[in-house]
Amino acid sequence: MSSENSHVFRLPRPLRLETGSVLPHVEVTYHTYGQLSPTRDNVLWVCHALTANSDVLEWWPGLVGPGCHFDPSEWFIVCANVLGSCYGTTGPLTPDPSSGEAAYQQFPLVTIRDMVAVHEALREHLALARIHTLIGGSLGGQQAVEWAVQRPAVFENLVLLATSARHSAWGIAFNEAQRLAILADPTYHQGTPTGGAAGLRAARAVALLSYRSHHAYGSTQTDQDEAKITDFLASSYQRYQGDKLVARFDAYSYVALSQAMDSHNVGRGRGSVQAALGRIRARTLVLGITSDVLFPPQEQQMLARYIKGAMYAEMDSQYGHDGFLIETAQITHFLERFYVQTYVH
Ligand SMILES: CC(=O)SCCNC(=O)CCNC(=O)[C@H](O)C(C)(C)COP(=O)(O)OP(=O)(O)OC[C@H]1O[C@@H](n2cnc3c(N)ncnc32)[C@H](O)[C@@H]1OP(=O)(O)O
Ligand SMILES: N[C@@H](CCO)C(=O)O
Repeated sequence: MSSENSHVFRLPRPLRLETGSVLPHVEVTYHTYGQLSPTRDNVLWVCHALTANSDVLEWWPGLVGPGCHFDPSEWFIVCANVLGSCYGTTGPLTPDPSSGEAAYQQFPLVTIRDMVAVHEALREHLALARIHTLIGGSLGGQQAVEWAVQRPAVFENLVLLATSARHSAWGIAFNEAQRLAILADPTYHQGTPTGGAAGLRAARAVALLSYRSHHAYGSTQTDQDEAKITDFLASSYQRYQGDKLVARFDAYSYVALSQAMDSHNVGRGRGSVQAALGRIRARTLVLGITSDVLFPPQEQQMLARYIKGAMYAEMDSQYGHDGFLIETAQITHFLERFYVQTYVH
């Protein structure tokens, strides 16, 4: 992560979570890029997905950065690491200032609404009365849609990619399978910084099945040597992806964030999903991905149906769900169409 654009914000008061539990001290690590215009109307707020961080120039190249659609020479870009994660914002591995101990598996249940409460505190701290564009994919889209429901007057434009109004039974089942892998690792229960690493490795391998597609595996991981009866490319790919995540993430944050994802339901306490989405006032672009089996196009179409005046488009991709991180040329194309429709007509 680049430290040059990195900042830390301490919430001025304890954070009461949706469950009623209280986190007495919350710190948020966030990145900003570019300058706020004199009229303060050039703010892009990015909500990141499951294992990303606040350095959006690092993980969304091609969309955010010099020469990209969201160029810091034009936009004031904000991205905050989410509550429960392990990239500088308070999470399961953060030592409690009074005891010096981390909570590990005892970290309280955090919901998408709690993540949004932290974003909202940061927005107030930065005195950003209006956000020009709020964008997020996957877990990031869940935060974005929840925030747009909560604060309709704040957001001028909303861009949702490969996400949902309520986490699906299928998505929860995938997450539960991953948590079972982590909980089956005895080291997870010991509560150490590297606890649950073997479980996390298996969990990432399971998750990859929902992030890619049959076609993507077929085109990149099919062995050419037809005599092979073991040691397949697809197997080593799964192991490699597990190792890669273990090198940069921890099992406790992974469990916390996957539980937050499961909690996502904009309709909770608001009558219905439809009624909640009906509150959104932002001009909205919803982008689905043809091969996304985790957040399939039907879920994107449902968002667009119930958000007033929303534009819907589908990206043709072989990358599956992770296409929202990879298909930046298509995202740029649809963003250009969206902004032209929004501001010219
Ligand atoms: C730019 C960054 O990576 S920021 C890091 C922080 N990550 C995030 O913020 C989360 C968002 N990012 C992601 O989820 C991912 O980075 C994605 C979806 C954008 C791209 O995923 P990737 O793993 O890079 O792509 P892909 O699935 O094609 O796998 C390629 C990797 O697998 C390796 N690989 C491919 N086939 C095999 C195989 N059969 N056996 C072993 N390794 C293999 C490649 O060598 C490559 O390794 P590398 O990542 O060390 O270069
Ligand atoms: N590949 C994404 C998760 C899919 O939303 C990540 O690791 O953050």
